[in-house]
Amino acid sequence: MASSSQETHTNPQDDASARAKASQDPLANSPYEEYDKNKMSAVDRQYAALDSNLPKRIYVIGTGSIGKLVAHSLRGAANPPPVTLMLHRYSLMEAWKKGKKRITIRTGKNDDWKAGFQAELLPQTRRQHKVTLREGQPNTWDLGDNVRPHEAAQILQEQIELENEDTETQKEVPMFENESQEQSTPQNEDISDEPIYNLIICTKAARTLAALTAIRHRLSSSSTICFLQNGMGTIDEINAELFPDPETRPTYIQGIITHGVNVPREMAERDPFFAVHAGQGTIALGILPREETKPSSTADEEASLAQASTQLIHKTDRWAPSARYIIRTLTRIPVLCAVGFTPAELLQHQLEKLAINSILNPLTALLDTRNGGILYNFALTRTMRLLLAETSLVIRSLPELHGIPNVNTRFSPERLETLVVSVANQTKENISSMLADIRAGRQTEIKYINGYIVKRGEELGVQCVVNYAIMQTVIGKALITQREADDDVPQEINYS
Ligand SMILES: CC(C)(CO)[C@@H](O)C(=O)[O-]
Repeated sequence: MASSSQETHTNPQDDASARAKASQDPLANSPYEEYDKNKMSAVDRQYAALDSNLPKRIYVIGTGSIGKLVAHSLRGAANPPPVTLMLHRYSLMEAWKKGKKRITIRTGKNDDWKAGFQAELLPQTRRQHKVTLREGQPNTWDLGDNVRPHEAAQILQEQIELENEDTETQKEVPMFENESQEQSTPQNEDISDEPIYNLIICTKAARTLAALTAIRHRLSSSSTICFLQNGMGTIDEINAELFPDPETRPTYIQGIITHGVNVPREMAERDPFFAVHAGQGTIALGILPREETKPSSTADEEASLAQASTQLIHKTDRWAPSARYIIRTLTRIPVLCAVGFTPAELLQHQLEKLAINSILNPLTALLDTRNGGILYNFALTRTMRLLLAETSLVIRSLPELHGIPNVNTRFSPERLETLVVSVANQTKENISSMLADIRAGRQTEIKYINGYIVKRGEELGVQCVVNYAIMQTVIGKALITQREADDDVPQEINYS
């Protein structure tokens, strides 16, 4: 169980507590710095022994199908690492506590359960007009009718900053006169404030910023976040909102997962910690290089440029120990079939997956059909080709792919179409993740799929009107489903 903490009022945007924690950072004197001093090569560093003081606990956010498979696999490894599940809802925490505290994965006819997890509740935060509000804090509507929401958000932000300046008094001074001073909820004992070094994120792209905002104060430059999710653009968003300083942000690992995992509807209600591993896939992993240090525009610019380029060479092959630990742990678990790639190769895999998802996901979601439903239908092939013409042009124009051989052929519209058709064929019986989201009334990942293509197109002067139109239609469809669900009349009423 998570350690009890009364310090849940810390502003997630505030680096102070992270800095304080960093001073007790177990990695501060790690051999990592020694490797640098000894000028070890990238390959030597990659295979060097890991520091035995390295914190081993791996936190997993997201207990959807992929999160369950990954957490279960981690505990199934030989000499398994300690694993903490970070649950995003009280009801899930309740279900965990009342249940057997284990994750079950069905493969074929075999049900295999793993136990030994810790569970924590993610602090419940919500963002309004870029201000992060914790559970119990008033929101922008509580300030009354005469204050416009963005002004209310500004007032709340100032109040939060004032409160954080004096953490001693923050528990005694209520923000509003009529507000209860008791901010804690019965579940506070489930929330921890321990630093997090190894984090795997398996939530939907659209939920990632909110989830990380809630634990921002527990992450530092010694942490590694491994993203296992569809879509692109989440990391840019997180950097802009949570880690604007490249020097102090965590290391990122990007993963592309092709395992087929689902949760049958009847089981979802009976056991939220059950999933079916229906299709054996792989995980492609790559550590994102840390950003270049900008030379200061002071006196000796040439010297600082030379220094910056040495730092860059040094940094791009410099892996945080926690990143090496996560990669090593995931790649030693046979069932996950995880493999490490160079950043350039991983980026190309990501873009291929993005192109496939940009067709299969919106079309299946809008037409309410299984993946195979879009095949052998020339009207849909025409739509697919219009979308792929834009997507191919955007990808082939991306500056980050410049100089990489074969990009024009690899991302030609014809090759992308072949990829889409072959994945639709291989997964013809599957319900795409976007269709599942729409049917369940959940937010979709469309902004991180077709929306990412539109955004990168805008930067490059390529207008992606077809991708834009399809994105807006999916957003509209999600709204219709959500409204229908809100109006829904319950069919079964239990009067007992
Ligand atoms: C490839 C894909 C569309 C197959 O269902 C999958 O990535 C999904 O469902 O998002």
